[in-house]
Amino acid sequence: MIDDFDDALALANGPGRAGAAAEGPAGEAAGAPAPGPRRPTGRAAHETPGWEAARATAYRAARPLPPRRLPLDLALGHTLAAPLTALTDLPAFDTAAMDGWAVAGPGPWRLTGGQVLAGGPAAVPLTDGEAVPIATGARTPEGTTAVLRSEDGKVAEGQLHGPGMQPGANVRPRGQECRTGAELLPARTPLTPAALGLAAAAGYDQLTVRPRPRAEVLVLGDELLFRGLPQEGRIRDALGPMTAPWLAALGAQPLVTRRLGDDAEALREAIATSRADLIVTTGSTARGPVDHLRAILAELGAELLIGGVAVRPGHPMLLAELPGGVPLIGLPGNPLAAVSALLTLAEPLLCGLADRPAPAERHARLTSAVRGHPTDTRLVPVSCRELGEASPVTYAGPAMLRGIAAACALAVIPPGGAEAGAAVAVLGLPAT
Ligand SMILES: Nc1nc2c(c(=O)[nH]1)N[C@H]1C(S)=C(S)[C@@H](COP(=O)(O)OP(=O)(O)OC[C@H]3O[C@@H](n4cnc5c(N)ncnc54)[C@H](O)[C@@H]3O)O[C@H]1N2
Ligand code: MOO
Repeated sequence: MIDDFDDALALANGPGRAGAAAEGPAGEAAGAPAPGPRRPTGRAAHETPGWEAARATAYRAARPLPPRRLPLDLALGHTLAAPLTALTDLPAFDTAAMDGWAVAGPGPWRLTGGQVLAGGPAAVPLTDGEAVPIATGARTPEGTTAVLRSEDGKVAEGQLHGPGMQPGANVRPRGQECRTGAELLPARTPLTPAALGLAAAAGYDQLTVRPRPRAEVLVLGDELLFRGLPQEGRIRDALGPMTAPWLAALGAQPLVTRRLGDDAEALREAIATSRADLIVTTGSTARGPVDHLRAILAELGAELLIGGVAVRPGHPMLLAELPGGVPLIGLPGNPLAAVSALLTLAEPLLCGLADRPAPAERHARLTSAVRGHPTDTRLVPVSCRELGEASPVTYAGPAMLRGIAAACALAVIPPGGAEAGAAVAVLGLPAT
């Protein structure tokens, strides 16, 4: 069942082995000539899209979810459906940028008495030669020419002394950041904490957003245990705990993770009755005796948009559209293959559903050569000890998570491989 080529390569690339891949992999695969022909997949080669084409198809396949209004405190992680335009000038009034004194004209200045506080009532106007204590953020009184910082001034006998200042020093003029109606963020921007703060500052109580796509995860496989140690041929479910958080990091709102075993009827029912915007299954993508997924999708009238991708690991991954238009992504059961499918299909699809731009490409330089698959793209877990550098990690076989759990990215290795020093695309992994 296991792909010998992927497993051999996974053990060949690792720290301290710079150049080894160029010389040929160690151990079992050492000296192996170029790997043999691809394992038959039951479909003609031209039906399996390349990695980039699959990502583009997944992005295009998504129909953006309808916009809705949300209060600001519920809008985190959703996507702006319309440009964020300022509802006010910012600052909305001339403001002291420092604690000190608002002064009018050149010094020394006569203190008028009282003080001006942020949020307080409008202060009495100043005339030349006058000053009043002022707090950062307070409206400057009419006639103010500058604000003298508290550490730069001295008061003696009711007079304030300090250095000469440029007009406008330490004053934030009204509209410095924006005028009413200015576009602060374009539509399709993800609502980060900073974006929410900006929206509040600019006067918003609600925002029109494309909602985070709601995702349901269906974990398949009778061999899975959900607690304790592997035993009697059964293993722990590694994909249940990983998939929903990963989808969340990619912009989804996970609804539920359901464990369905290899029960075909339960799978059919779960898919047919799901209320999610995206269904993600784990396992059952291949053609094993209890791999029911493809047959059930066909029975339900789903359109298979991607039946497999020329990528290692993860080539049996799939993308289908259910009759109601809801997409379903099938992650292969081998755990690193599932990660490959999350980044190959789920990332662009989620961008499409939220109407975000397609994921931006980042690049890094390989610290060592990486062998390629003859015809398929490889996704290789890499650590990033230096900014912009990518070093393949060990324990990166399709069934392993040890390498990816210590990695910072997946490097995209084109068919045929990449030399040490080559710039390759990298896909970031969630930090938490
Ligand atoms: N004749 C062929 N056999 C296989 C091929 C192939 O092309 N021809 N492809 C192999 C590749 S590559 C992969 S990847 C797997 C994909 O298998 P499935 O998606 O059908 O998944 P399963 O058969 O259910 O499981 C495969 C493997 O993964 C383990 N697994 C499954 N779910 C989990 C989980 N939640 N947590 C941890 N591990 C899981 C499962 O026990 C198997 O070891 O097919 C190959 N076979
Ligand atoms: O090797 Mo499979 O490619 O684990 O998806």
